[in-house]
Amino acid sequence: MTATDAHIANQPLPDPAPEPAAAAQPALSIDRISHSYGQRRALIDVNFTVAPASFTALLGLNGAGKSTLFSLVTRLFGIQTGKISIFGHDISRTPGEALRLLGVVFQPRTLDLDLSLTQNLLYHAALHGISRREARLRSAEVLGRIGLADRAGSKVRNLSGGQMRRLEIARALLHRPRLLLLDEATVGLDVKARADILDHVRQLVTEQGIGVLWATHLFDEILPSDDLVVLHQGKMLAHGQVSRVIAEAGAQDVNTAFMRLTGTQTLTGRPPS
Ligand SMILES: Nc1ncnc2c1ncn2[C@@H]1O[C@H](COP(=O)(O)OP(=O)(O)OP(=O)(O)O)[C@@H](O)[C@H]1O
Repeated sequence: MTATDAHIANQPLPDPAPEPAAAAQPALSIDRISHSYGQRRALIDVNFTVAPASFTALLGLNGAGKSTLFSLVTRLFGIQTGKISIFGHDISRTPGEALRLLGVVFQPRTLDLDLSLTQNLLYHAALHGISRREARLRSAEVLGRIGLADRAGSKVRNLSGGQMRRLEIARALLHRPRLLLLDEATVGLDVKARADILDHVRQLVTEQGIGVLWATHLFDEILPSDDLVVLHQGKMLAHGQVSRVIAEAGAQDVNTAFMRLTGTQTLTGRPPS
């Protein structure tokens, strides 16, 4: 555990308790979703859930359909076929209630580099209708939690890649969502920063009960106890606890299971065992 992680772990928890009815629902329900760009089918009958307080890895190579799925959950694209719910709230019928419970970290950086850390957070808080006073309190709190309190007034441009990602995650949590989507959140980071970000997100699951959907193409980011969705060419090929998916594929590790399920070479280029 790094000093920053210890700092994070020692912070008081926020107040993210969902309504009782919502607590019994899956954090995210993807119900028979299909999506096409013209003739190109990007998602074909995809069906899975993410439980509250769970870490679900969405594993797929480039073009698998991960970003398309995220664009549907965040309502960037309209749903063509199927239904998506967040804690039981249908995102098409009751988008306000659904999106209130959702935080998102997109693959491209979306921070304003020339604003300070606090300014970036206050801007996001204003978009969510959080009062200025409350936003200042929450910004100070989250900056403390990610170990960047002393950088509050610095320009974001001066942060490292890993620090920027931590800030983006903190920003995504500012309105206290119960479900967090992260799209290839560790791309471009060094090994240490990648591990720190993963540790941080896993702590959000275990300590705050947040449901996480973590899109990745990196096998080494996945633990046997995680839930796993394998997406390939728009189709969901497996869903379940990683250890079960591995066993059902008759494999010894995620890498080999993925290769057997998809019939592809893995990104590592290692031959099948
Ligand atoms: N705006 C678009 N117009 C046409 N086709 C698209 C569009 N966006 C994605 N696609 C296609 O849809 C399929 C799924 O793409 P998507 O970006 O969702 O996959 P991905 O798993 O996120 O891949 P990556 O990791 O490379 O972003 C691909 O065949 C892609 O070429």
